[in-house]
Amino acid sequence: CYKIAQISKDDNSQLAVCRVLLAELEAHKDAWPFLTPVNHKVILGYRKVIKRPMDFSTIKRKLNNNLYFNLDTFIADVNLVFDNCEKFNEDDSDIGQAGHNMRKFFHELLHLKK
Ligand SMILES: Oc1ccc2c(c1)N[C@H](O)CC2
Repeated sequence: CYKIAQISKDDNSQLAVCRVLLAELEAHKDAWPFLTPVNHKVILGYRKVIKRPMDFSTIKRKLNNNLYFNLDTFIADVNLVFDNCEKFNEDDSDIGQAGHNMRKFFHELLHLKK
C-alpha cells in the first residue's frame, strides 16, 4: 500500500513541476509561435508535413486532463513543439530562431530543476 501511496505522491509533485515548467515557457519573450495550435486550414502544407502538431495550450489542456503519465511524457510533448518548428521553418527565420532559443531555454530549465 505504501508503494502505491508513494507513486501517487510523486505523480502530484511531478505534475506541479510540469505546471511550473510550462508557465516559464509561456512567459518567455520567444514563446509567441508556440502558444496556440497552428491553424492548418490557413498554413498550406502544415497538416501534410507535421504529423503530430503540438503547442503550449494543448500541453496545458493535457496537464489539466491528467493525460501525462509522468515528467518524461510531458518533456516529450514540449520537445515535439520544437521538433515540429525545426521541420517547418528555416533556421535563420524568426520562428526558426525562436524555436532554437526556446529549446535551449527549456533544456537549461530542466537541468536547474534536477
Ligand atoms: O511564415 C509562417 C507562417 C505561419 C507559420 C510559420 C511560418 N511557421 C510555424 O511553424 C507554423 C505557422
